[in-house]
Amino acid sequence: MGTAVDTQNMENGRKVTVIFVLGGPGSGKGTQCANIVQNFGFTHLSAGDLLRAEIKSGSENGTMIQSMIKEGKIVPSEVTVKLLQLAMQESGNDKFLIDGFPRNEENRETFESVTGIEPEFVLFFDCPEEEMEKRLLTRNQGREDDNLETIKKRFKVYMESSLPVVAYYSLKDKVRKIDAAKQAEAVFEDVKAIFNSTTEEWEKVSSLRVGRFSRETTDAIGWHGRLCMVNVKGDTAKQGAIYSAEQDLWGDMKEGMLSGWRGPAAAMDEEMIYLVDESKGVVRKYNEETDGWVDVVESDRLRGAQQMAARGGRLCVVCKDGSEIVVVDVMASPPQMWVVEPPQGFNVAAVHVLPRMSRT
Ligand SMILES: Nc1ncnc2c1ncn2[C@@H]1O[C@H](COP(=O)(O)OP(=O)(O)OP(=O)(O)O)[C@@H](O)[C@H]1O
Ligand SMILES: Nc1ccn([C@H]2C[C@H](O)[C@@H](COP(=O)(O)O)O2)c(=O)n1
Repeated sequence: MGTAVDTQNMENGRKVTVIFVLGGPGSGKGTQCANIVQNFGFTHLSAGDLLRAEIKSGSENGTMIQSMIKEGKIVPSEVTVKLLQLAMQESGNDKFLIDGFPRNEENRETFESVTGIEPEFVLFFDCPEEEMEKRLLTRNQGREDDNLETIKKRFKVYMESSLPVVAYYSLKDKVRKIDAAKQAEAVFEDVKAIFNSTTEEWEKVSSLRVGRFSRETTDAIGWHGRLCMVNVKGDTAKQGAIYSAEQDLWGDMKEGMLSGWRGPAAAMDEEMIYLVDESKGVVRKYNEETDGWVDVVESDRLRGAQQMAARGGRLCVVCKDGSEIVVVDVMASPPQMWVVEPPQGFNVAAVHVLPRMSRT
């Protein structure tokens, strides 16, 4: 049997992240891309800059590109896509901001079919035309297309051809819209919020010492900013370790906590660990001061408990091979218990309690 390989978003054997940056001419795409590069390590590829460089290089397409830009028209997609692809290959980076592209549906389809790359999201700078016009007329970078006649044509092409691309990605829930009429610094604050929330990555923490665990982990529970892990539940000898997120350090689990860990466990709001002693059917809670487990309630129904979740003062315990969930209200005095059965013909595979589960 072959191994499945994810070939999507691969460029030259590398997995790449692409963000399209769209918005009207003068909406501030280039200005904000420079900020993103500084702060988030992306490589900025401006389709317009690549086309202008192609004109300067004296390539055979140069004259055609120049006259199209002067007319505010969109250069044929295969030319632009080839330039973008080359720039990505030459870059050592794997994260790209592609600015001013795709400008129309043909750009989008050609890029997708040639590269096989889907954007992570589309950063869309929304700005009124009068503001964009004012900015372009005062840009002063000697661009041939920054004159009123060409600007009007570029606006028309933007409305007719580029906005449908934004609509396409909007349907795929990929558009992150920015109010680009604000001051550049305020716009970047909004841009940062988007990048901070969407580019979070898994970070490697210090590794569990080799040999600390001889068997697979069976429970891992978040408790007071720590992660408590054990590898066997019942009465057999087991191993336990505690990871402190603050110190990025692993330590041994206290003797009492480990020896009493005799069944599925869960932490209530990360504050209090409860477990069910699966052989006796007893719910217990952990007392850190005495390093011991305190009985809460006992029931035959809880014997053989397999897994549990805790929230809102209640424990949901999967029992009888998944054919019932025993709910224990540990805040009630004395604790209350009732059974929830899955629909006929179904068994419980996993249990989670949603935040909306309230006590009222
Ligand atoms: N938020 C802003 N407020 C005022 N001026 C801005 C703002 N952002 C950028 N500018 C200025 O507006 C002009 C156009 O900005 P920029 O070149 O970044 O736009 P663009 O969207 O990349 O344009 P184009 O698509 O034509 O390349 C520049 O002179 C820039 O300094
Ligand atoms: N995908 C693209 C991007 C740009 N062009 C041409 C036509 C634009 O008016 C011009 C300037 O682009 P900008 O620097 O404003 O992004 O470049 C194109 O044909 N296709």
